Amino acid sequence: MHDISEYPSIEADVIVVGAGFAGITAARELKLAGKSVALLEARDRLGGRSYSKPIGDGKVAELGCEFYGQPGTISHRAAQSLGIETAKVYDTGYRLIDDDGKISPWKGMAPKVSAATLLDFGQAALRIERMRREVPQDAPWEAPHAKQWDSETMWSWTRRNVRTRGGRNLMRLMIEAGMAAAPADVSLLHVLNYSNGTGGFRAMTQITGGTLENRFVGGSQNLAMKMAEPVLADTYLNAEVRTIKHSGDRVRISGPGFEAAGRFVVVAVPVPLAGRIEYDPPLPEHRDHVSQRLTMGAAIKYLALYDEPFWRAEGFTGHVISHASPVRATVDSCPPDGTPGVLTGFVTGPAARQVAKLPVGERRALVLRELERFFGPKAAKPYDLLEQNWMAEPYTRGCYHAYAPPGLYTTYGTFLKQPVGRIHWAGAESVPHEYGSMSGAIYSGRRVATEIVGRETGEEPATPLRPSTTALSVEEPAR
Ligand SMILES: Cc1cc2nc3c(=O)[nH]c(=O)nc-3n(C[C@H](O)[C@H](O)[C@H](O)COP(=O)(O)OP(=O)(O)OC[C@H]3O[C@@H](n4cnc5c(N)ncnc54)[C@H](O)[C@@H]3O)c2cc1C
Repeated sequence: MHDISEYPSIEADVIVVGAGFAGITAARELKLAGKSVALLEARDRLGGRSYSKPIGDGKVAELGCEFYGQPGTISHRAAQSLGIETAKVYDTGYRLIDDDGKISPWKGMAPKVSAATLLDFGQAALRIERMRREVPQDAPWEAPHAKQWDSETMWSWTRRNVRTRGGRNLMRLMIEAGMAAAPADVSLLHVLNYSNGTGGFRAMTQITGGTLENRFVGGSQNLAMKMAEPVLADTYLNAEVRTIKHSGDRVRISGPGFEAAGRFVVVAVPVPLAGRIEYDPPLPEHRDHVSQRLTMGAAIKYLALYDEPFWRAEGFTGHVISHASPVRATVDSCPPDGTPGVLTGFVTGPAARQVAKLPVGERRALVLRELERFFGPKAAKPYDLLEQNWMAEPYTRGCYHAYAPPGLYTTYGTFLKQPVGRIHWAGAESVPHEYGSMSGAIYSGRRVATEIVGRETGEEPATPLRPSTTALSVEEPAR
């Protein structure tokens, strides 16, 4: 890896902007396909939204992405092919639900809420499961009822289809904790498509059988770093791209103190940030509107570190869900050997926007008060409390991913990935497939490499490069 300050002028077949999972995969696949690449990263580290912090003894705590659901998902297969071990998230004992301040333990499939709430929510969740099955993952805008479902928000649908206050609260919680967005902001079609990528609507916030079931030993950033090994010599850090000139058969990219030129550029940054780069000539209006309308979610991730996971000894999984607390969910994020105790707290959606306005001391005190309310006095005294506010990160500006408001998918969906001249788009937000996840980002990197190789050879293959052309075993996902 190089610091861009020592390389004012770079030349390569393909310039890749952004070294998260998408950019790393694109650069790696292109290089393995025989292209010269330059991977330009604004930060002084690789991984983007995967960010693991050392906590001693070779262990890490995850400040960014952390979990994958079922074995066989794209990120899991990538890890397997690189020899990275995985571990189950601790899920033994009682979970907790905080219902308007009343904290109740629960086990099994259904949280402890009133029978009326459970029935109401259960019926609505079932309808969503049925609807999502009609949504094709690679082209949600082609669903039979796409226009109808993209014409309203998740909240307007909820108000019509969920009658009890408790049921509506659970629906709100699903979107706020699962997608870091307010249900009133998100298109129903987007929720259906997103839940296809997570293996189901209810899976969005579940550990066993859900998206929170597994983790990568050593952290997700380690996976990104290992994936980047073939392109480390082609990687430039502290390289914030500000302008992209694209005309004829060349692209010229520049940022503070450097220029890079090539035949193609891959923009692999979150879509709203891609819209802040200056393009010459300007992007067509449809592409510009995609970046104007996709909005980053809101989340602050807290990691409370304790000598031991005391909640386990007391019979709790460490998993809490709450529609009322600013801490919408907690999960046991201890390293595989169980020490130190690490409790992750997610402050998400509208709550994150409010909490972010508080001075840092007040934010921390608030989170500790909530952890104490869930788990008792021991929870109020971690030996460290790490905070990662992704909204404040200039090269991310929110998380977990960007969400689509009503109308975006059916008006502009196809433009999420459609190249503009020699500019190709990658990133977790550029694919509806496993949208917004590590897997989606990796998938997009492979897709974009295939596009470019196809253009160079005169073929335009419809499917990503076969795994046999690469060292990274990531097969095309099932449709
Ligand atoms: C708190 C949190 C929890 C999450 N949990 C999960 C999870 O459990 N499971 C899961 O699958 N996903 C999760 N996600 C989502 C997942 O992290 C992302 O979908 C995925 O990592 C995105 O990869 P990417 O390469 O598309 O984008 P990014 O990781 O955002 O990479 C983009 C890169 O571009 C760089 N960049 C930005 N602007 C410029 C510029 N102008 N010039 C040069 N470089 C630039 C950035 O620094 C960054 O490195 C989570 C995300 C967060 C933040």
